[in-house]
Amino acid sequence: MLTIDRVSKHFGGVYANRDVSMEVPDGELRGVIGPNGAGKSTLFNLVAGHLRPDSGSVSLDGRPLDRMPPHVRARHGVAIVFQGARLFPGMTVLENVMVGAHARTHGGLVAAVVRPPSQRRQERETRELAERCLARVGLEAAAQQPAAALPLGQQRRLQVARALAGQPRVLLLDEPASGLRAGERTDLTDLVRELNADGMTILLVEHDVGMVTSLAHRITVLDLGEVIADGTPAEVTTDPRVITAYLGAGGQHAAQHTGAQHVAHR
Ligand SMILES: Nc1ncnc2c1ncn2[C@@H]1O[C@H](COP(=O)(O)OP(=O)(O)OP(=O)(O)O)[C@@H](O)[C@H]1O
Repeated sequence: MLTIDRVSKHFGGVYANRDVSMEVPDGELRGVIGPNGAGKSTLFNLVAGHLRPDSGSVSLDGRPLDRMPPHVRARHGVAIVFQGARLFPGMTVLENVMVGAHARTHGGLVAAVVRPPSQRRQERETRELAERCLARVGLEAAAQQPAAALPLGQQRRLQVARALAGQPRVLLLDEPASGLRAGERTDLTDLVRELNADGMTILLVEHDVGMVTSLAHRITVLDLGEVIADGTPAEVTTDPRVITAYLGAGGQHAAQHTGAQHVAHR
């Protein structure tokens, strides 16, 4: 169980998160939606440890994560795929995933690249793990290609494979479908559904509300840093506060951008 307990974070005078609480049981796929600037990325960064909250606490199975830096949280099973995450373009697809595996087993990049002879066995295990992760996202045939050569949809799958190489229990996906074409989006949606069906707990931030409602067991809705709704997709997409929050976020144009039309017309 991932527990987020009354977490607050402000930047200057702006509360990016204010008393945000959430309980995500093992195996759940939780959607997190909200208009632009609602605080979704901030929340993910607080959970993954890239930001420290002003107050409140994040714990996994009752163990507080608050004092742990991101790489220690990763070892405890929390992985994040950042919005707009970058790959190492000069490395192959497989090497990119091996970096993800080393992030868990070693100091990270240096060990992954230098490969001291004493670590040969571990190197082989890491390679095998990376190959399994690539196969899991359907990229095994591309293992030796330069990462930069992949189309965007496959780059996103590679980012997921890199996160899987850390063998997480909880996977945070921040707008994984942004910029993808319809077919790529469908493939990614299927992948996220399969990972969850295999038992992975997933938190998904996505502007494509249709994608979130089709995948999530429950959805938490943020607006101006606060939780304004929490429930099943059917509950939150018919919640008047949610519809108002989307339509109020800069009018019709913003509503279209955020997918609020989808919310409003359900
Ligand atoms: N590092 C920062 N410094 C200052 N303000 C920030 C910082 N990060 C976020 N904010 C502010 O905090 C609020 C929440 O931002 P956040 O990026 O978490 O929202 P979001 O819901 O992820 O938005 P989007 O959907 O546009 O990605 C916004 O008002 C934003 O401008």
